[in-house]
Amino acid sequence: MAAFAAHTGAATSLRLPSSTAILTSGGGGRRRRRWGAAAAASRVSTCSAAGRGTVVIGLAADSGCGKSTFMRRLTSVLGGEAVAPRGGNPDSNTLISDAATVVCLDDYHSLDRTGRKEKGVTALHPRANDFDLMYRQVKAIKEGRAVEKPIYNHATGLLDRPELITPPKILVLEGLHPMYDERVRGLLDFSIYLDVSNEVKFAWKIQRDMAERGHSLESIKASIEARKPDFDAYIDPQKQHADAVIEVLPTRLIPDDDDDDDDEGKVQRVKLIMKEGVKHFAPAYLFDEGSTISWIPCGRKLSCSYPGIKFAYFPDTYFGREARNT
Ligand SMILES: Nc1ncnc2c1ncn2[C@@H]1O[C@H](COP(=O)(O)OP(=O)(O)O)[C@@H](O)[C@H]1O
Ligand SMILES: O=C(COP(=O)(O)O)[C@H](O)[C@H](O)COP(=O)(O)O
Repeated sequence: MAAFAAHTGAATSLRLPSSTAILTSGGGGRRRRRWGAAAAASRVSTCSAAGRGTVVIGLAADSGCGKSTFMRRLTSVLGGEAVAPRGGNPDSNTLISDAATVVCLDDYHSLDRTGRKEKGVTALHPRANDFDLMYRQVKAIKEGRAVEKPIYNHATGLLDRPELITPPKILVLEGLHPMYDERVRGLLDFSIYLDVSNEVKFAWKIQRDMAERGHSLESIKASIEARKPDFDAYIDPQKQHADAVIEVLPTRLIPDDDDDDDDEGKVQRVKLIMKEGVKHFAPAYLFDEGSTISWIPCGRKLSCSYPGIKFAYFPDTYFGREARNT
């Protein structure tokens, strides 16, 4: 899993204009499909599906946190360009590469946009999602059987005709709830949670939803507010189940009372937290496995009064389990 550390830059604090790439260098819409695969491929250390059936990876996060962007990068690292199913629905959310198929769990919405509006529930609420079907289909794929998976069309807000998904070497489930349902969670071989600060995720979501999904600024802001309670209740708690968590949260290096420089509000703490003892996935480390390492550059070389960047790697606990922080 060294690939994950490489993509986060392993920095624990960095200046972050809202448009800056942080988790991967390939921000962009669901349909952008070219990334620096060659550079990243050499960093992959583990993840072989050979002869083992389908390996299932779950990636959970709120809308706008960069799930699809991150997963597109990951599939290119795993090998081959990721493309939409050939000859299929142009609004399909699925991406297929040589080794992996990425399924977007929005396809398991049981209520379309109008249905959610009528029932007064958000897409984050379990009532708006069909976990029985999700479980049955992921299980079938793991057992080597193809499935007819529904498609949630983000352009129209409707549920389109299903598409065929055949068992790949690696199945990636990216979405709001890969770890919510205990049965689906039990099918995951590895799980990742993207824990991104409100400031960053809302900036990313607003520009994406206006440019690609045709939503107005007002409707996005209203939806962000409406979703907050369901995010706290159903999405955020999934991080306790994740094998790896990538945090992009406000820095702790700058005192709360300092607001002289607007820019400093954009300094973020980027952490890769990996649980110990996960089968087949060895945690990444900085320089020297097991050692606690930190590095702060010389103050005279910095243009502000705070550490411009601080790197650290140390053992820690996360929701009561041993973990390593980078
Ligand atoms: N690592 C990143 N760096 C810069 N921008 C990003 C990054 N990840 C995502 N974005 C921006 O955020 C938007 C939403 O990302 P996306 O991957 O579609 O999120 P999600 O799938 O979680 O809803 C993208 O359109 C892109 O503009
Ligand atoms: O929360 C999400 C997840 O999508 P993503 O994580 O890709 O943003 C979307 O709001 C719903 O799927 C509804 O979609 P829409 O709002 O387009 O009807």
